[in-house]
Amino acid sequence: MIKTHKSNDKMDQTESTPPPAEESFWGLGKGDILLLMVLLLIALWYLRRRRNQNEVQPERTYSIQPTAINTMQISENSFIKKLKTSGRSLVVFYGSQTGTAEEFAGRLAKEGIRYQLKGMVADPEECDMEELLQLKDIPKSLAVFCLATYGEGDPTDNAMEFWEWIQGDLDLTGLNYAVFGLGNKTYEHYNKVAIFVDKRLQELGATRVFECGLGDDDANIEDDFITWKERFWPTVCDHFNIESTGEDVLARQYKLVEQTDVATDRIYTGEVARLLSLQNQRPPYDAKNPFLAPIKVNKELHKGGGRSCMHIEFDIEGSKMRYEAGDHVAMYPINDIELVEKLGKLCGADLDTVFSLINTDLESSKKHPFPCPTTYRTALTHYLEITALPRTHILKELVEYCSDEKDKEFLKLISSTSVEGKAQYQTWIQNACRNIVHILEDIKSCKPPIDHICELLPRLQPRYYSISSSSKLHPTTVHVTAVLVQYETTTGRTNKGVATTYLSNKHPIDGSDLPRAPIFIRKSQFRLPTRTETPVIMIGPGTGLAPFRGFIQERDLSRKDNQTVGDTILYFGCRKKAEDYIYGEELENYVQSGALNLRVAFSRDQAHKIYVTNLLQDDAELVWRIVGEKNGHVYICGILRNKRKFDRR
Ligand SMILES: Cc1cc2nc3c(=O)[nH]c(=O)nc-3n(C[C@H](O)[C@H](O)[C@H](O)COP(=O)(O)O)c2cc1C
Repeated sequence: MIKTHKSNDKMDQTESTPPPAEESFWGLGKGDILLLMVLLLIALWYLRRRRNQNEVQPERTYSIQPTAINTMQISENSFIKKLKTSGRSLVVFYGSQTGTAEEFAGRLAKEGIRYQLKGMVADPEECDMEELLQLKDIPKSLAVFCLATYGEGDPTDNAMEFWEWIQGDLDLTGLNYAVFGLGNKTYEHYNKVAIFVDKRLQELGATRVFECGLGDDDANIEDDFITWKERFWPTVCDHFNIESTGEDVLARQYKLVEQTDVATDRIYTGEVARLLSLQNQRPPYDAKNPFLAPIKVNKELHKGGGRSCMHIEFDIEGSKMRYEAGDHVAMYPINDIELVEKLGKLCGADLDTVFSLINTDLESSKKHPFPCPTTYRTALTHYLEITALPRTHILKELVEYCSDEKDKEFLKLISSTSVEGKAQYQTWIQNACRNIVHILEDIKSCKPPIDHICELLPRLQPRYYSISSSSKLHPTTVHVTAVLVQYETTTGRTNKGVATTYLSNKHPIDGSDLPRAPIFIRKSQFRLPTRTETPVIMIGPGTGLAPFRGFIQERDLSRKDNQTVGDTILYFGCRKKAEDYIYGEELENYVQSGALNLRVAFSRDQAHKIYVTNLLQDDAELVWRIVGEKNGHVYICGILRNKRKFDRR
């Protein structure tokens, strides 16, 4: 910003050198003055027009509710003020990257009312967290933190500042708090953020009202959460000497407004945030403003075996997006059109109706669950996870839409925290992989209105892929290697992965415009050693090879550039050489040129199955030499035993 400002200053000085003001004014003829006045009027008209244009950006959607709008447009980061003005005492902060912690926070805040603790959800990034020091001034106040852990035990982006702040020397005496962590046991730093925050808040003098809950996304995080919640509320009641009203909280969070008079160019058609951002593309590109990248290549890598693995090349020329080997590319997919149509039918909806869902909580910073106004078709296609397995709170909300008592009872059971209910949820939803469409197909008397479904379903998240190219070799393209996700469920249905199905339908066709997909780059910590001499061992079975393809390309370039490059060893595994040996030729060329030491296990090409882990055992001496003696780096990416995912060094 400073740079731009400076260059403008410079331009002003060099390009206009007017004579002293008085002289120039009195030296003008009438014609000149007239011309100046016309120019002035044009400038005023232009400025006014620009101001009006700015005003009709997304906020225009609020014009349906003028009184509410004025309050909502005030940008407030004082959560204390919001709590006080709305008579609330419970604030639930979330640290979330892909929405689960945010969803859990929303559920807790909503349930508070049942215990006479009116709650609100807050994003720590949008709040002045220093105000936590003042929370104790509100009677019976409680701060709950739902925090996910990422990477090497790091907080999410939106919790980073809060994370740094609580490391400082603070006095939080009088603050009542509880923490629920979201993590995954297959990671080394399981739930590190929640565990640390819980401990640190206590060290700073705050009062822990209830023990820290830990959710494991590798098992059943919904179960962990509801089990924790079940004990959390009674303890909170004891602590504050309050009682539960005993009723379930099923109040709607959003008000439906169907709109017939919205100009077409004011209706969101899949933009992530800014209206028309996909038509009028403007860098910088990021999660809120993805780049609509042309797909130059989409080719099949498997030669047989019935599965499909795609090699995709996104063209990023002119986007100003940069990446390094090891980074991720995120893509916003759209849902299967057929599934959208089915859901519309099951809810008896006209999918082309234009509508807005408007938050009834005027203090909330989230005005709509997704960009509004839009059509139900767009919402179900672009904005909502219709293939996710619904959590228990959604099932609970469906009860009231069943006309058959048996269906009501069944939904009540599987959304309950009873042992039988949890077991049924596990079998009927999780093991059978039933999404909202399957549930409505199988519980025939359940006919929820489409707008309530739109309120309940989580927001469709971008899908992340390891970039499988090096920007040094391919500066204007980003490569992705993705296996098409498709499987049969126990109910005989075929479930399809949202993003890979979307990509599988995007093939460049000669003579036509290239297909496009909205993408952005996410930086990662998965990096080659800074010194090329350092040897590396990469373990990447299947598509776990993806980031290593970029690494190998990069080290090969360094070699060609006459730099000293340490051993580059790849352990790769797949089923059969003739079927799913992805990038086989490429890898063997690197071996030929001396750039790569390739160790490959074709598990099904012989009677005894062989995996990369067997190769590693056989190579124990080599591995020790690289790691123990040469201080080499070991990288693992992909799925090893027990479907456990590793993506870290
Ligand atoms: C790339 C990635 C890295 C992760 N790193 C960790 C980790 O270090 N420790 C951990 O306990 N969980 C880790 N997780 C699991 C997430 O914390 C967990 O899935 C959580 O439910 C996500 O919450 P969110 O949807 O609110 O972002 C990781 C997940 C991903 C996708």
